[in-house]
Amino acid sequence: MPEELEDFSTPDFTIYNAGQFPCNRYTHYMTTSTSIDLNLDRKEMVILGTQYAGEMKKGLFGVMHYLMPKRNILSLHSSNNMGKDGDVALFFELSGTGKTTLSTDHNRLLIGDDEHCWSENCISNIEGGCYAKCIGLTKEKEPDIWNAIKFGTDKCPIKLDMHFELEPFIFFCPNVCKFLAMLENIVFDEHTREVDYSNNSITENTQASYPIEYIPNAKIPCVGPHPKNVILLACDAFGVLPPVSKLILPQTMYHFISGYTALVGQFVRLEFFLCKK
Ligand SMILES: Nc1ncnc2c1ncn2[C@@H]1O[C@H](COP(=O)(O)OP(=O)(O)O)[C@@H](O)[C@H]1O
Ligand SMILES: C=C(OP(=O)(O)O)C(=O)O
Repeated sequence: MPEELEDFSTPDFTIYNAGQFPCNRYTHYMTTSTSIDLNLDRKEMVILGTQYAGEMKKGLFGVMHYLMPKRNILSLHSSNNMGKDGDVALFFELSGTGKTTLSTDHNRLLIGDDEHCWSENCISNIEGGCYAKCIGLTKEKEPDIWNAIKFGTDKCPIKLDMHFELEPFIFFCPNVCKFLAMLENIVFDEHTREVDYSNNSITENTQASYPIEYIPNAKIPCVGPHPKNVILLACDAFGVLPPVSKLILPQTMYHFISGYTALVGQFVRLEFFLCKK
């Protein structure tokens, strides 16, 4: 946002995202037209041949997996929320297992939905926003996520003066320069701009991004004490694990490595594979 840029001195890291513009397949070792290149010395990342917004956040998460262990900090693909008594619950596992959905709980404070650092002192969120899967999203089932996807709200005084200069699916109001929310791969009515969250004709992996402050009970700043409960979200699509189990450490490690998990990740990998073919 422009007002944030005013005090923005040297960036810690710079991402050059060229969207659809492909990488050069004739480059040595390049096997596809998509590449994510990282230079840790120059602190730069170059994204070519993909419009998936997740590349930026996951790219920087990869950087954190390199930097944080050097400082004795664990970077974890996890969500975290906190109860009224300060008890933190950490949910971890692969994509589509419910980290965002289950941590966004009206009765608990949201610390973050996807990427955290766990240090000797605390849990802290790496990001400033959330990234929710929105296939089948309804107001009844997931009201906080639904309400966080804003399309001109009372925070934005010029409801009727929306422009869609970037992409039709970026809900951005240039008059107030307020980032509202961004939807990827969703199907919507071009006239009413009403989104059909049940439509998976583009992909099962539809996503919504929104600032964490749009969740009413977000914990700002996004930090908390050591987790009291650690929950492995198997989301086992193979029907091997019971719905809820209390595991001791070796069992947790065994089931984590066994990888009975959600199908969404498999869809993502399959689509990726088919696109490349
Ligand atoms: N019981 C459940 N718990 C969590 N998510 C569920 C459940 N049933 C269906 N879902 C759906 O699974 C998806 C989980 O996505 P999300 O929470 O964004 O996962 P992650 O953050 O781990 O990638 C959402 O579309 C959610 O609506
Ligand atoms: C961003 C993704 O998943 P998650 O929400 O688990 O990070 C993804 O599937 O690309």
